[in-house]
Amino acid sequence: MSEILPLLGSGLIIFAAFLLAIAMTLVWKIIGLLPKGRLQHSWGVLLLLILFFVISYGLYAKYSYVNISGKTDLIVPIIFFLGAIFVYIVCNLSLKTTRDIMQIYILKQENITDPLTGIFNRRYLDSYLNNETTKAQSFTLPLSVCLIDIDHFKSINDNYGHQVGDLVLQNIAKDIKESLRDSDVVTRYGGEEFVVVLPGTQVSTSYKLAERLRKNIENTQVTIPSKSGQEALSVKVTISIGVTELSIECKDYLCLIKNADTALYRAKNNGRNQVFIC
Ligand SMILES: Nc1nc2c(ncn2[C@@H]2O[C@H](COP(=O)(O)OP(=O)(O)OP(=O)(O)O)[C@@H](O)[C@H]2O)c(=O)[nH]1
Repeated sequence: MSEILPLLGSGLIIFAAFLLAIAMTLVWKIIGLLPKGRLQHSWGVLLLLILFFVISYGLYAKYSYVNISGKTDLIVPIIFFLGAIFVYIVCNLSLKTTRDIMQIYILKQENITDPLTGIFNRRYLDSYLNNETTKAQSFTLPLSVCLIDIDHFKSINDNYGHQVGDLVLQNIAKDIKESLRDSDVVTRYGGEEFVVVLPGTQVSTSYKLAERLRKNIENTQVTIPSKSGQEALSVKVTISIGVTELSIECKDYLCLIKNADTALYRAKNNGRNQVFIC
């Protein structure tokens, strides 16, 4: 019996170290699932701590072997073993929870993203603009909105096909996004229309931004990559923009969109490739 006890004690600790090593692989998977940032670093610290325990368990198993002579000497190895089981269970549950949360996050993102352009969709715009109008009114902050429409988009589809039309939409969405601040929100309103929400921005500033964007688009051609044997295609595109802002007369989402639409209608009626304010 006295010969088995040291074996049993060391065996328990080695098995516990093995469980901790498995827990480390689970933590590694969690780190891989998480977005870059503080949370990922915190799990990295935990990973190092578990590594420290694995090494300590190994050393303890080696040096305690000769010191286990009675049953009571097994208490510490048993505690080490239960500790490792606890760490393993917590890491396993954390991995499952992280997977579930990431799945929900992906579904939520899909729900508010336009699949063609990768920018926010109308569903997101509805709730975002509602919240922003309430916030702007509570704190008496300016808020403006730009409604952007690609000119004669139907003829692009008709002349080059829908696939080229789709590529033009993707390029324009990218150009709009890149020309604005991170705090401005770009959404696809529908078809070839985009809505940009500019929190904390007066209509005069938004007009200048819209004018700069219009000129950029006017001066750059959308290049459609060549198919085998064909030349790359360059498509010239212009946009019309209606700009409006929150005011005492216009204090909600519906009114902002209505006014932006009126301004856009005037820009279209006036010959397109223009920015109008309403
Ligand atoms: N390729 C492509 N076309 C789309 C998409 N959504 C809407 N369209 C097309 O966009 C076109 C919009 O045409 P119109 O509303 O007549 O507007 P327009 O030709 O741009 O004319 P103006 O706005 O008056 O300058 C239609 O031909 C739609 O089929 C899309 O996701 N992909």
